[in-house]
Amino acid sequence: MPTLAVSIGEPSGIGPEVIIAAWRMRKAAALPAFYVLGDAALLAARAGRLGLNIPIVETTPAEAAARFDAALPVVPLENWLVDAPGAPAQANAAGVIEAIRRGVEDVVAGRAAALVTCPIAKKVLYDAGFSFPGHTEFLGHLAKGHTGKTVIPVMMLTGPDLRTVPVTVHQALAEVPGSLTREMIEEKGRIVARDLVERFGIAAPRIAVSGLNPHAGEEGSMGREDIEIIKPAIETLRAEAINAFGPLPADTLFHKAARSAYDAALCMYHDQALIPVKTLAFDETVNVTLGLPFIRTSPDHGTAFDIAGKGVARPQSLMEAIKLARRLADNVARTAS
Ligand SMILES: NC(=O)C1=CN([C@@H]2O[C@H](COP(=O)(O)OP(=O)(O)OC[C@H]3O[C@@H](n4cnc5c(N)ncnc54)[C@H](O)[C@@H]3O)[C@@H](O)[C@H]2O)C=CC1
Ligand SMILES: NCC(=O)COP(=O)(O)O
Repeated sequence: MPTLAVSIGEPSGIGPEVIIAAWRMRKAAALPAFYVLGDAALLAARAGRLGLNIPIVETTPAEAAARFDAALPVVPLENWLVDAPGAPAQANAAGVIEAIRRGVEDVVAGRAAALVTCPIAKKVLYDAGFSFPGHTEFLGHLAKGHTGKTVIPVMMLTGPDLRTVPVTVHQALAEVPGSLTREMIEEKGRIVARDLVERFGIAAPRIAVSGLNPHAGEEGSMGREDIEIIKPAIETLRAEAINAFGPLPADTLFHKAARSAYDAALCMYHDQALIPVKTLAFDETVNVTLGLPFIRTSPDHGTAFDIAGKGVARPQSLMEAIKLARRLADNVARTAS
C-alpha cells in the first residue's frame, strides 16, 4: 500500500515545524508513514532553529515508508526553498506550488495513497501570479487535467463533533448573496451526501442546510435567498433521496443538541461554516476536500506567521489530517477491492 504525501506549504509559516513535530511524535501517536514534498535543507534549518537535530533523509515515494521509522523522509522538489520564518518570500512560490502539483501527480500515479497539504499563504501566491483562490480550487483544476473530467471540489471541515461545508468559499462577503445559486447548493449537497457514504462510511447521511439571513430570512422579511434559492435546492436534493433539511437559522444550528441531528451542515459562506468548527476544536479539526478523484486533507489552521520559528505551533491538526487521510484512503481501497 503506498504511503502518504505531505506538501510542505508556505515555508515561512509553521508548516515545516508542525511536520517536524508530527514526525517526532510518530510512535506515541501511531502516525501512519508519510513523506514530505519539500526541501531537506529547509527542514534541517528549521529543526536547527528549534534546537532539534533530527535525521532527515532524501528518498523516493516508493522507499519512504521503509525510511520513516528512522528518519523524516523528504522527496526533494526541483525548486529551492528559503527558510525565513515569519517573512514570506515570493521566491518560494514556485516551490510551494510545485509541492502541491507533485503531490497530485504522485496520488494520481498511485505512488502515494493520499495527499496532505500544509497551509499556504494565499496572498503571497496571488502576488506571484497564482490564479486559484486556494488549494481546493487548484486541486480541482489539477484533477481535471489528469482525468479530463469536470471536478467540483468541495471543502469540508471535519472535527470530533461537527462537520461543516461552505457552499461559497473564498470570496468577499459582499459578493455572497449575488453568487449563491440553487445549482451550487444542489451540486455540493450531492457530493457531500455521496462522499459521506463512500469515504466516511456513513450509510444514510443527514445534511442540515443553513439559511443565509438571520432567522433563515424570517419568512422573507429579512432577505429572500432562503425562500427563493436555498429551499428549492433542498427540495431537489430530497427528491433525489438525499436527506437534506432546512433552511435552518445558522445561529442555532451548532449547539450541542442541534449537532446531534445531522452528519454535516451545509453552510452558505466561509465564516458561517468555519467559525463553529474551529471554535469547538481548533486543534482536532481537519480540512478535507470532497469531490476529488483522490483523497486530500489538511490541517484547519493557516500559516501562523506570528509564531513561525518559535517552536510553539501545535501539530495536532496536522496529525489528525495525516490519520484521516490514511483512514479515508484505506476505506476507498477496501470498497474498491
Ligand atoms: N489550508 C490552507 O492553506 C490555509 C491557509 N490559510 C492562510 O494562512 C494565512 C494566515 O491565516 P490566519 O487567518 O491568520 O489563520 P492562522 O490559522 O494562520 O492563525 C490564526 C491564529 O491561530 C494561531 N495558530 C494557528 N495555527 C496554530 C497552531 N498549529 N498552533 C498554535 N497556534 C496556531 C496563530 O498563531 C494565529 O494567532 C492566510 O494567508 C490564509 O490564507 C488559512 C487557513 C488554511
Ligand atoms: N479557510 C480555509 C482555507 O483557507 C483552506 O483553503 P484551501 O487552501 O484548503 O482551499
